[in-house]
Amino acid sequence: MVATQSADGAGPVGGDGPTGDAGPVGRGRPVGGDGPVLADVGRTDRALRGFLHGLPGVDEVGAARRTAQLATRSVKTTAKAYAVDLAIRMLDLTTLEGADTDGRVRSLCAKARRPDPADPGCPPVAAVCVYPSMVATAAAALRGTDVHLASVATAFPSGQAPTAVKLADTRAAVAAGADEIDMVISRGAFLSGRYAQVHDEIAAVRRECGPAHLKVILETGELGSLDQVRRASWLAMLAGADFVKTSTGKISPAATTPTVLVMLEAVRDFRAATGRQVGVKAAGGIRTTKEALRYLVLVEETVGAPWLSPRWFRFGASSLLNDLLLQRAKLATGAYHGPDYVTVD
Ligand SMILES: O=C[C@H](O)COP(=O)(O)O
Repeated sequence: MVATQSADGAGPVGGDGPTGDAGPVGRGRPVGGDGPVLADVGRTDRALRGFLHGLPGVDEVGAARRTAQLATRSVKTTAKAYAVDLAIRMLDLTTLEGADTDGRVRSLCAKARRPDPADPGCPPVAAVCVYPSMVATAAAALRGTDVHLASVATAFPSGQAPTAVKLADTRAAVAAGADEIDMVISRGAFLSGRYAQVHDEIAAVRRECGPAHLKVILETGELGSLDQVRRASWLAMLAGADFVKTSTGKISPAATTPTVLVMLEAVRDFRAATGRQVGVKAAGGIRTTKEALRYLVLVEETVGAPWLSPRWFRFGASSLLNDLLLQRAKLATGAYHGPDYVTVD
């Protein structure tokens, strides 16, 4: 658990957390009360629209206020050291550049396995995340370790390709050794209300993944509202997503705390309705320890301990690790190391 303190130093805050606060979105109605029953949700555009548009609306002002309040919490000393290590263990260390080379991917994998070669106590990251063409190289570099290998697929980042191409992309990444697939949804289809198309494509990619976990990237910065983020989260979960993920990191805005709050509430409510737990990945634009700790506080206060592990919450980031390592060294030694303490990515 990440022990937090309010900014006024009032001491550890238990929080109103997962059981005490329904949050800006509220809970329950989609699956009980006056709302449609989850088991009866059909898979046609009409049925899915009826369900998704029957979800309670998100109070955008309430979401902003809630996340701003939580951002005032400070995480101190031993709790901070624990939280920094947890953030490292939750990290999908990512390189998704056209200029990626086998050498760069091998260096990234070495860093993923031993983020701080000077400190054997520093934990490895959760996963390395690369393009499908780099999976074989990363698989060889990670062999014999517990570091997972994620690959973006389905014509990342735009998703603008026929479904058959997306399935082939997924198949190739899994065959080359990826045990996690990060797919993008077809945002054009979603925004046009072609929900069955989006659902069926996710379900087909899920089948293609076999034992690999599927993270479904909503690209929340293109969805236009938190109501849409909530609908896209439910659609992905109904189609079989193992994780819902905010962003590709290729467009702005990427991850934001109000967006992740809405997604956390969605996975919480989905578990209450179905008994199935789905993870959340905050990705894109997260560069500092301070930002990462804000997300951990948000997880703790929204869904609590069941999600506070790398199995259920991830950060997708290309440059966050260096700042986590600098902060980790500062907590251990009391002094900041120079920038040459970490590798330049
Ligand atoms: O999935 C992870 C993102 O692509 C990384 O985005 P970033 O480069 O802004 O950290």
